[in-house]
Amino acid sequence: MDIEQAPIPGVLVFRPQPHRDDRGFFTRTFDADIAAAHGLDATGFVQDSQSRSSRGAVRGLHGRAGRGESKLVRCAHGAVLDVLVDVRPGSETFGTVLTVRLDDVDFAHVYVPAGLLHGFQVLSETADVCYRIDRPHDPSEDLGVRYDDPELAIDWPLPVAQLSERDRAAMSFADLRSQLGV
Ligand SMILES: Cc1cn([C@H]2C[C@H](O)[C@@H](COP(=O)(O)OP(=O)(O)O[C@H]3O[C@@H](C)C(=O)[C@@H](O)[C@H]3O)O2)c(=O)[nH]c1=O
Repeated sequence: MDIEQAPIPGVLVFRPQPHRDDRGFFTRTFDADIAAAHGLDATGFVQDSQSRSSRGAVRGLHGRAGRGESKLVRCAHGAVLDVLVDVRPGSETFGTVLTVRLDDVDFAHVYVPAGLLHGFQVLSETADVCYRIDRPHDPSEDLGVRYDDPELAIDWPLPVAQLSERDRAAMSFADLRSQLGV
């Protein structure tokens, strides 16, 4: 498994080597020793979740108030453009947007440290996105920023087909910045 440090400090991209044969493939989706070698505490992940969405759907941009949460994200079926935004006050890359393609061919997965916004758009007919988080979900700590915020200007590759009520009602990046005092 190759590991890349992404341009946002703390973000890691894991690139496994899937084994393919006549039956299909085998790929490792997590390795505690490799995670530990890169400073990640594998025992810290307490919930595994999976969502399915259709082509063009956007989920995000989601963050978490309080201590935040870190997550390990992968696309088990289909393909998505995964999007991260650094909103850690004081970070040298504050406001930086990072995109990573996650799909069921290369099986790259991305470690998203606490303090970032996360979202994705589905590029295939449907896509299953799986993620592990290091704190139990608590909806009272949900926070969201509009996927089409003009300041972030994220270049979503497809017309946005579906959006949850929560995501439609999300705040602007300017509002988040003023909440953070940045
Ligand atoms: C995220 C989550 C949702 N839910 C419930 C709440 C709601 O009824 C339903 C759907 O929730 P949402 O609309 O918030 O789901 P979704 O838009 O898929 O939210 C996810 O988006 C991606 C981008 C992330 O980064 C995740 O951390 C998470 O925020 O599932 C849980 O029970 N546990 C969870 O961990």
